[in-house]
Amino acid sequence: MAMDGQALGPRQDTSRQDTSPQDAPPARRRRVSPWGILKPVRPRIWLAMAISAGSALFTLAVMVLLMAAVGQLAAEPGSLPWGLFAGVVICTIGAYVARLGAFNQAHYAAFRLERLLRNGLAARLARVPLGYVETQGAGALAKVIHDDVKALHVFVADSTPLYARAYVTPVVTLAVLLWLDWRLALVTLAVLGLGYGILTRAQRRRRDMVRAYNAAREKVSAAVVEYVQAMPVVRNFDSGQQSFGRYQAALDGYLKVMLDWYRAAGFPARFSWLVLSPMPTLTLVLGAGLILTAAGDLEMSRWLGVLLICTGMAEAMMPMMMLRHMIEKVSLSVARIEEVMQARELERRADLPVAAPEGAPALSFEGVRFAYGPDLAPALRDVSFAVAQGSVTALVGPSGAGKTTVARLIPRFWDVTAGRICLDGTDIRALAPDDLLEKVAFVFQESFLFADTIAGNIRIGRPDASDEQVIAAARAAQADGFIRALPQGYDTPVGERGVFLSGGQRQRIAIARALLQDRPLLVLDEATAFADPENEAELIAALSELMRGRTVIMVAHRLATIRDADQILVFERGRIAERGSHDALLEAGGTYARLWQNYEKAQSWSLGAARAPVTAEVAR
Ligand SMILES: Nc1ncnc2c1ncn2[C@@H]1O[C@H](COP(=O)(O)OP(=O)(O)OP(=O)(O)O)[C@@H](O)[C@H]1O
Repeated sequence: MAMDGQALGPRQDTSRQDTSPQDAPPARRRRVSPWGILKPVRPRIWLAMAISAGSALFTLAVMVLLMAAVGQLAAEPGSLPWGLFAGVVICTIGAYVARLGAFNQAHYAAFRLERLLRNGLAARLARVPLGYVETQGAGALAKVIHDDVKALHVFVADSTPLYARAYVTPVVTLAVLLWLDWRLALVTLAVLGLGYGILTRAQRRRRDMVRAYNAAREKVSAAVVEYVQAMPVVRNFDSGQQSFGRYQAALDGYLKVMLDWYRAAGFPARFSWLVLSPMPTLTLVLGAGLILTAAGDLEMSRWLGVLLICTGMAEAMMPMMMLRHMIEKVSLSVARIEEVMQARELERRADLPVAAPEGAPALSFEGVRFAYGPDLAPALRDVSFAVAQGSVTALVGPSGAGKTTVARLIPRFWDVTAGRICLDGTDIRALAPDDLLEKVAFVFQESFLFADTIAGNIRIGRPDASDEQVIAAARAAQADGFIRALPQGYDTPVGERGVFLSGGQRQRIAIARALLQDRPLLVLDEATAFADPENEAELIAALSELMRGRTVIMVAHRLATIRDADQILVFERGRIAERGSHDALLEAGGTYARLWQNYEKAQSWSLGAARAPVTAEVAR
């Protein structure tokens, strides 16, 4: 994971809040009503709804005016009802314009909401502990910012005008029907009731089904992503068998959920659609109207009026069903967005003293214990050490011993479970996050470069740096040579995440960036891990330049890079097993001496030397 101090973002309010790595995603997301999150754009949504309701009223008015016009024509065939016709035209235009207006307002609200949410999420991510971002995964967070916000956009833009129509149309239609003829209104209502009853029955297990459907769909997405992302590994190692098997199993699960759903709800749902379609209502109203007109109990024009609008109620049910489905869908997105919005921010602990004792070490770990989760074994236990100003401390030890954890606790990826970490004698939790980052520069295994120019990427460390300062930093980082050889020199774009540069080159840009930041404490975590042999010497020279005069904590696998460290801390299973200088530790003949021997052996390996025993082994 690559990091820059700036990514932690703006200054915080000061109030006590611990950060802990237990902010993992909940196993099952609660369903959240989307209305709360729409608050900032609610007035516009109300407006869109009101205009949409107006459009529904205009549409009904058209029907009523038509009915009146036909009635007048039947009563006085010689005179055309121009006024009513004009009313029909005006109301038709009104309905159209209102519909367009509602659509526009809903879209304005949707765009505004999208921007607000994306900004809000980005700002929140800039303030949460980096460990939260790491736990959630960059992909999942990007999906929230992109897909879930988009889902809300679609909901606001398309559904909110529908809402008004879905409620206003049936109520007003029923009122008009009752006014026209209560008996035919009851016939219409009976058909509607029947259709609704069947539909409700069909949707009885809907909630469980939707849940199963969403879970199955998420499994398929995860399997697809794994299958595609792991393609190089898949091709090399399992010719697709295992990962394709997982993908296939996810697809089978999805198919089963769909078939179960279809079997359980398919027929009643289709039958209810049939009942709610215009034909049954029209047939019954036609029949009943015929009987009533024949008995001289119903005016022709009223009958016509009922025929014109009776299907409107059933039609209005359709958007309601659609809306229910949309709300269910969008509520999952809202839950995910709210989860990120409510992620705890990295805060300053106001209850801890800021006053530093005289002569305190540059950095100290005091009885630090840390676990990644309440149920997980501690990754660090009782770790205490002090780092003097201007000295170099190296962290070594077997894989999983806790070295990276130590490096990441310093910028507060997580907060300690017990004990404390101090910078110049002050608990790091007492410092404002920005002040903490002012003091520490980090160079991690792989450095993140933005899709900017090389100069832009170096300047991220200090935006006001002059061109001369940028060049001086690049020169010290042994990067000036390769940068000048690029077609546009310092103005060369580095591509998305710096893809146009090699790992070692990216790392030297990151070192130039850290040089420009000029912070007193430097944390290096496997900073040479991705250097190719050609780059390694230059990278080490760049690091030496960066380390000059600074207090350094470095995690290193290549023991040669730490030989001259003032202090070497050897970690084993989360504890410091040994400490001392290179020579003293070698003499002690413990873990470090063993690691060093292994390291030297590894250095003297060559493929030629290795091939003989391997071949012999295989031949046996
Ligand atoms: N994000 C995490 N969530 C849960 N456990 C973790 C996490 N990161 C590390 N661990 C665990 O914490 C322990 C210490 O890991 P750490 O990465 O600090 O070791 P390390 O000495 O740096 O190893 P390596 O040399 O392989 O990088 C390990 O047991 C590891 O499995």
